[in-house]
Amino acid sequence: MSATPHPAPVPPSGASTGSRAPAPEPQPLVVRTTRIDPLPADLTALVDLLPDTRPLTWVRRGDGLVGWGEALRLDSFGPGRFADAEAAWRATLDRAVVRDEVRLPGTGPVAFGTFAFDDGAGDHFDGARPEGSLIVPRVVVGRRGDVSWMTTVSPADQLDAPGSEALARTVRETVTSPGRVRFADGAVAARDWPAVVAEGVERIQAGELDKVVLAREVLATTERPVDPRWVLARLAAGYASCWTFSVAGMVGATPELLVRSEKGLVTSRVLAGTIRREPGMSDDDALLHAAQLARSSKDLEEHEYAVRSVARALEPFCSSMNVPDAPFVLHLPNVMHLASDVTAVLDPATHASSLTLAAALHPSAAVCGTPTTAARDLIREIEGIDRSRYAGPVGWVGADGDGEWGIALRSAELGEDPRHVRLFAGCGIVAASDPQAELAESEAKLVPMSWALGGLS
Ligand SMILES: C=C(O[C@@H]1C=C(C(=O)O)C=C[C@H]1O)C(=O)O
Repeated sequence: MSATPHPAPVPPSGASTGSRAPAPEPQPLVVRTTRIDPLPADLTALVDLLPDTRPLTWVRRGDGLVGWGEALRLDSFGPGRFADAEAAWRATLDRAVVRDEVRLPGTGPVAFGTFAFDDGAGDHFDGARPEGSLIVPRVVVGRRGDVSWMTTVSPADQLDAPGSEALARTVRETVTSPGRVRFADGAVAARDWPAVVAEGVERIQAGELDKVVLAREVLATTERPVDPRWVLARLAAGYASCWTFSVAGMVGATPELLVRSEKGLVTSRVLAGTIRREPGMSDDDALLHAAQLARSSKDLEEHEYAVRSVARALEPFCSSMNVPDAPFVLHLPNVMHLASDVTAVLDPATHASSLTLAAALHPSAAVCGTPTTAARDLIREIEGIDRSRYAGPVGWVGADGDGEWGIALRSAELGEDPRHVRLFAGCGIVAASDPQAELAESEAKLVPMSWALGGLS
């Protein structure tokens, strides 16, 4: 399955970055943001606005951003994918003409982005598929509490001025359900996956590394083409405390925030250590399970590696940092996680954007392992699937560099054939991991996406 870019509708909009294709000079973008009538405090109010089947989305608890159309797309390749994307974004902004009447995070020029897990140096690199994409939509609608806004972007200001009337005039294609869904094994069958995990455990016990995160894929085939808006509405309503995202065919609802950078304050929500939540489990039982998770030395060890990797990566960019002494338990409908919110003050002298921070943080021990290089090598050697953009950064960046980047977990990649979807789930493996228990954990992590497709009731 590939992440082939869709052609942008307005020339010359398809700028490519990276060494293999020098970026053509982009046309100046004309960007206007205006307040609109407040959107209702409804979990799906934003995603319900999306007019077509190529939605851009970053939504949590009814707040966030949705976008459509493609004013500009910046694809990047290989190990330089973050730096090249950032340089192209800055060059675009240098030439942009901006009128922002709202001035909140997410107003003015915004690019949605999705980046591959691997830097392309391994065997999976196919040389054609971009490992990074930043997309500047033609229209963005945002909501932050009582304030809602609309931004229009055009190389030549051919669009209507933004505003509630312009939004009301947007023609929306009907959202259709994917119909019946069939699930099948991916490159590694479910019954063979415990052996992969067992190999990981063995290598850890042999002292090669401390932790590795191993993932598997499941292939879904649907009766009708998947309309990502169908999936997004279900995820936004069913997993309200997660960040529901959609960028260039990568969709999901992640509970893990790689980094938010807003007005000098940096936040990262680190997750590692998981326990399944059985369907129908009572609140009392859930609390018992939570207490068990909070005491599990295996999960605490896994968590500690992840928190340390985040703190270490943020340190060079921050003047102060708060790392909680102990994690809290994050309750989700399908699983509970050990979670830590790391907060820090950005050192202004570094001029680091949210994308720079995401690049520095990726891959954290929560999705790769410890030490990073040994874990990444082992993933390449034994995992047997192409992660593509699963477990990579997904989110948005604004004109001042502030933005939010999640880790693309509880996610799926929509195929070029819109009836084919790849679902992903992975588990942190340490010396004490039990392969069959990890298989059950991976099944629980697949629930949000299979449910959103309609494959589970
Ligand atoms: C790798 C995934 O999740 C990660 C692994 C976790 C774990 O092993 O406990 C928990 C949260 C995430 O950091 C995934 O959902 O695919």
